[in-house]
Amino acid sequence: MNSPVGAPSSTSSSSSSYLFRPRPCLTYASRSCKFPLLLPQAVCTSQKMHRCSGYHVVASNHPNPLKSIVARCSLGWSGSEPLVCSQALNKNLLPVQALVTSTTQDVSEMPFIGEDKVGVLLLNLGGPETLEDVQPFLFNLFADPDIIRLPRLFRFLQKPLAQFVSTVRAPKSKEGYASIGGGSPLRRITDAQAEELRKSLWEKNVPAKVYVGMRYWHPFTEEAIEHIKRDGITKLVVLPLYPQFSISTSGSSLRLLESIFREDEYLVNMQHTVIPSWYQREGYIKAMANLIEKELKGFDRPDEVMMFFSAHGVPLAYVEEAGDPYKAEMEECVDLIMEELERRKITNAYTLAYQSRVGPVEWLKPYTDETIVELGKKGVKSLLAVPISFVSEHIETLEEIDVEYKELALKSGIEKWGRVPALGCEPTFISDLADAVIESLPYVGAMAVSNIEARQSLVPLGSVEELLAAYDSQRRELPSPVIVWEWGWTRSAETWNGRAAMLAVLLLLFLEVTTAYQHQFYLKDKIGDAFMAASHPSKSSSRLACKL
Ligand SMILES: C=CC1=C(C)c2cc3[nH]c(cc4nc(cc5[nH]c(cc1n2)c(C)c5CCC(=O)O)C(CCC(=O)O)=C4C)c(C)c3C=C
Ligand SMILES: [Fe+2]
Repeated sequence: MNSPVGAPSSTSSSSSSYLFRPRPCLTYASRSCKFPLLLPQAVCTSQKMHRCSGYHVVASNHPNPLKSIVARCSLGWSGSEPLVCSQALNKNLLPVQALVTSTTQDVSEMPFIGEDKVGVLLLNLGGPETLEDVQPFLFNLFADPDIIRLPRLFRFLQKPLAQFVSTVRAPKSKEGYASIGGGSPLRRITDAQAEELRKSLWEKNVPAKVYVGMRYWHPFTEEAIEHIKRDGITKLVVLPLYPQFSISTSGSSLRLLESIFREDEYLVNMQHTVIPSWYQREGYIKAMANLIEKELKGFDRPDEVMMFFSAHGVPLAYVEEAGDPYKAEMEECVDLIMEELERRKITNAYTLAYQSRVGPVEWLKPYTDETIVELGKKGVKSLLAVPISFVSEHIETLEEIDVEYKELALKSGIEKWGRVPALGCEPTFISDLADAVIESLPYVGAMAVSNIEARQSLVPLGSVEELLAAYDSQRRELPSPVIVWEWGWTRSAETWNGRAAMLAVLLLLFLEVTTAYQHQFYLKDKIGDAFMAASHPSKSSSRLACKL
């Protein structure tokens, strides 16, 4: 496997928790579990476990706090199904002596049950911590075949292309990161979320260690995996920190994880499950509605405020040609939040648009900047921006929304501007993530995707391999890059011999650089661009869509 640029040779700590406490009443599928029928029927599901609440053993006062014993099954579920898995449950019940309530955070001192150690791996994008990190961070991002998708024939050009595009883009990106304090806050926030998640799991009697694995910067996913191995984790819940699934985000991280798992004997045998998206969870929806409700109250006339959901975009071809569920999930997510708000008698007008496009291809529409201008023209006076695709503050909330779009809105006639903060460590949200992890535990090691009960679950589950296999089975190749990059070549390029392909891509590089410099010199002010695009729709919008 290729290491990303900037990856350390030795590992640094990427875990946020050093706490291990066995989980009462939890049973798992065995490593040899090959068929879904072992789950959840034979395994104690969350609902069934709730019924264990009669089993509440407390045996404390041991001089060694680590030997204090508390076994309880009141894990916070509200299911009403009877406990039907007594055989499996009894077989797998934790020995009472093994259950510990000490709050010490030193994992080395914490006993655990048999070989079972539970870990949660949070996957995220990562961001440059200093301005020097920006170009290598961008290189890692553009070297990702799920970000710049080249047909197989052109794959050998992925890295040279990444080098080129990252170098061209770095000055503009650096400006952005400089304006938000010289680096991305993503690592700090994700670490804090991991720590809060760990605490929440602890409070729900589920001791697990929580790790952070970033896709493009420290702590890299590879580093997190090293920690997971070193800690001897045997059961792993993989939780991408993106509410909605996209090929370019969760998909990319899972693909990397799959390749790491495939190459490592320890990991191949480690049981795991994945929660690929969780935007539909009640706790998340409620947490978002809480934030929106609170922010609306800051306006003089809350009911006149237009709610503006702004999601990070993806190239249109991802959705239309590669089958990315991102757009559908995003729309459903907004609907669910609006339904929740309606239940609270908040019935404001709202709209959804897509921001942060990169490169000269068409991205999901409507574009945020153009929509803001249009709303201004239509006489909208108050706008509340709701970032919807990401749960941390980052460059695109702190700079793009708070500075660029706000300025654009005020220029466009909007008088009152507000922005909903990212969820960060909001307690309802963190508690819901913890519940998602807990609900997924019975599926660890199971082939849950093909399991009816799992499919109906609010937590979609499955192993990395299964998820990717399911996705790949429906996946269609994107058109050749000449079409992706819209320069009018034909698909038959794919049948050319290597030399001709090389020539075509070199030509693309040339055009790319020409376009990039054109934009640097003539289209520097993105606000002005968007304003122009809206006021002169006859001008090419694809040119204005280009951030490079
Ligand atoms: C759901 C969220 C995101 C999607 C979808 C996504 C797709 C996507 N992004 C790029 C290119 C860039 N993204 C950059 C930063 C960035 N992207 C996201 C989230 C999603 N990206 C976040 C949270 C961040 C910020 C991280 C931080 O440092 O705070 C950047 C770098 C910043 C910049 O130069 O603008 C690029 C470039 C593509 C091409 C893409 C889909 C194909
Ligand atoms: Fe991005």
